[in-house]
Amino acid sequence: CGDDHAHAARDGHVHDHSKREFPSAKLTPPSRPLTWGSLNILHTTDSHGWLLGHQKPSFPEPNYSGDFGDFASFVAHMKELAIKKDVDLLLVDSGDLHDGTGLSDGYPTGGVDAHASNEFFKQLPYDVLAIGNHELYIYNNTLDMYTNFAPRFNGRYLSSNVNITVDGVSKPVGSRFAKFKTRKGRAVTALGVLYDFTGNDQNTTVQKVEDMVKEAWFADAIKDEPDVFLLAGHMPVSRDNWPLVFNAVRAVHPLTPILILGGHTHIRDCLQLDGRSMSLESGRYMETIGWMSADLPEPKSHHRRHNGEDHSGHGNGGSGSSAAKNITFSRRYLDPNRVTFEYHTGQGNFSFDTPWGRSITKGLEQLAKKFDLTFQYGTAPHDFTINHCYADCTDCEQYARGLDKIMITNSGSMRFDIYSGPFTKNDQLTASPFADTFLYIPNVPFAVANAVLPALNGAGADNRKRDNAVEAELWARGYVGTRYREWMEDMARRDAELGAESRRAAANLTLGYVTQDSCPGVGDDIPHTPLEFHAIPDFIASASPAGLADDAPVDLVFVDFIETQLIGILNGLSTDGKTYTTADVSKYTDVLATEMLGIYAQQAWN
Ligand SMILES: Nc1ccn([C@@H]2O[C@H](COP(=O)(O)O)[C@@H](O)[C@H]2O)c(=O)n1
Repeated sequence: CGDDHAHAARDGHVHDHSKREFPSAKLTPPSRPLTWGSLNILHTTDSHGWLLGHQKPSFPEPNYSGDFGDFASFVAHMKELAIKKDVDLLLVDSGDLHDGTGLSDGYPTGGVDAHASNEFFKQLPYDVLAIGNHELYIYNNTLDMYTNFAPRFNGRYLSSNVNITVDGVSKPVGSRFAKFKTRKGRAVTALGVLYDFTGNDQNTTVQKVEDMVKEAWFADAIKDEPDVFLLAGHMPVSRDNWPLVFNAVRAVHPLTPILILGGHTHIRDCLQLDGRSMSLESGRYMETIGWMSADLPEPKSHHRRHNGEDHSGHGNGGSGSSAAKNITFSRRYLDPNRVTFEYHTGQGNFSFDTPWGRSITKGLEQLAKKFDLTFQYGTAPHDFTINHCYADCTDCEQYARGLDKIMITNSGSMRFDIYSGPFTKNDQLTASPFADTFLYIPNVPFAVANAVLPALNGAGADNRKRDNAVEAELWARGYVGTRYREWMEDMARRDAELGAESRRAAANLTLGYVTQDSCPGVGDDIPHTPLEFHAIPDFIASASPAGLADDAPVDLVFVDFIETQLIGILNGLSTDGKTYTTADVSKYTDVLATEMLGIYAQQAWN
C-alpha cells in the first residue's frame, strides 16, 4: 500500500478520491495469505455501532481503523475472488448491533437506538444474521429490528429462540431458521440462537436453549440432511450451550458438517466439537473479522446430478469414502484495516475502494455530522484505560467527595477507554453508551452502604467467593466482562512468561490481540504483542465519605441496570431488620449515564 502511494506520486497519477487520514500510524501487513476451502465464511459479531472504525492514533486502535465502507469494499473483492476460485463465500453476523458508539446511540430525542447505523448494516450482503442480547434490552429497539431490519434479509435474520409480542401476538423477531442454497449449490440449514439471556425487556421472550432443542419446529427444521449446518448465534463458543444444539443435530446427522459462528464474550476463540465441525468467535467492536474455511465434500445435488447416486459422504450411514474423515478447516482473525484488506484482496490503495464502499463511508460520515459527534466537551489530560494501566483518578475522586453518598455502578457500564486529547460526543458514547438512570436509596446507615461494593464483588470477609446464584444471574443478564478480562489477562500472563529471545522478537511487534485458542495453528492474522493488563472488579464506586459514624445516614446511589442485584445484596447486609424494596428507590437525577462524562469533561477538562 505504501508502494502504491509512491507509484502514484512518481507516475503523476491524480485520483479524484482522496483517502481518509486513518490510519495515521504505520500498520504491519499480514504475511500469509488466507487458506481458502470449498466453503468460506467472513464473520462479524458484537459490532455495537463501531462502523466508522477506531479513529484514535494510540495503538492498538489503528489496527481496527477500517470503516464499514472499507469492509464493504473488502467483501466485494472477496466475493469476486470466490467466484474466480469457484468456491462459496458466505457473510455471517452473530448479533449485538446496538449500544456502543455515537453512530448507534447519538440519535436525537425521539429516535431509536441503532436505527440509523443499521441502515448501513442493511447494505451489506449478509447471508445469515443472528439476534444479540443488545437487541432486547429495550422493546422499541427489538420492534425496530422486527419492523425495519429483519425484512431486508428475506428470512435470513434469525432469532430461533427469541420472540417479540406485537399487537398481542408473540412471534419470532426474525425467522426461526433458514434453508437456502449457496452459489455452488450447497444446501444450508441455518439457525440463529441466543444464549440464555434474561435481561430482555417486557414483551420480548428468550427461550432457554435446552428447551428450544426440544421444540417440534426444531426437529422438523433439522430433519432433512443439508450439505452443511450453519449455526450462527449470539452465544460464546466455549463454556456455554452450543453443545446442546450441536448434540441435537448430531443425534440425527452424525457426519454432516456443522459450522458454528458465535459471539457475546467479545473474544477471539475457536474450538472443534468434533472432526467435522468448527466453532469460531470473532471478537468485538469491529476489531476482528473472522475467517473460516472448510473443505466440504461436493454438494449432494452435484453428486446426484453427476453419478445418479450419493457418494458424497453425506447421510447417516456415511456411504461415501469421505464419511468418516475429518474435514480440513482453517480459521483466521483479521485486524480490520485497509492494509489487511488490501493484502488479502491483492488490491492497492487506489484500486481497493469500490463506489459502493465509498458511498457507505460517506454516508457514515454524514450521519456522524448529523448527530454532531465531533462536538467537544473538553480535553482529556491523559489516557483513561479500563484494563491497561492504572487510571490516575484523583481528580474524579475529589470531584465526587464532599457529600454523604456512595455511588456504585457496574464496571461493564464503562465500555471503552478514553484517550488523551479532544473528548467528543462520540467518545462520551463509546465510553458510556447505556442510557441508564441513576437511582438512590436515602438514609442507608453508612456501615451498611459501605459494605455493598465489596459484597457485590464477592470480596467480603464472609463471602470470599461470590454467591453462585448472583454469578449466574449476572451472566444471564449479559454480564460477560469477566470472560473478556480473563482472556486479556491470559495473553498478558503468557507474554510475561516469554523467554528473553522471544521477548526481543516481540519487541518489534505492534500492540494488539495475541490469541491462543484450541484450533490448530496460529489464528491471529498479524502477530502482535499484548497490552498490559490490570484487573478491575465487576462493580466500582466513588470514594467513601471520610469520618462518618457507622450509623450516619448516606445516600446509596446506583444505576438502574444493577437495581435488582444491589437490593438483594443490601438486604443481606442490613442488620436492623429493614428489608429494602423498589419502593425505597427514587430517581437521583435527570442526568443519564450517557450524559455524565460530557458534563464532567465540560467542568474538569476545560
Ligand atoms: N443498560 C445496560 C445494558 C448493558 N450494560 C452492560 O453491558 C453488558 C452486556 O453487554 P455485552 O456486549 O457483553 O452483551 C452488561 O453486562 C453490562 O455490563 C449496562 O451497563 N447497562
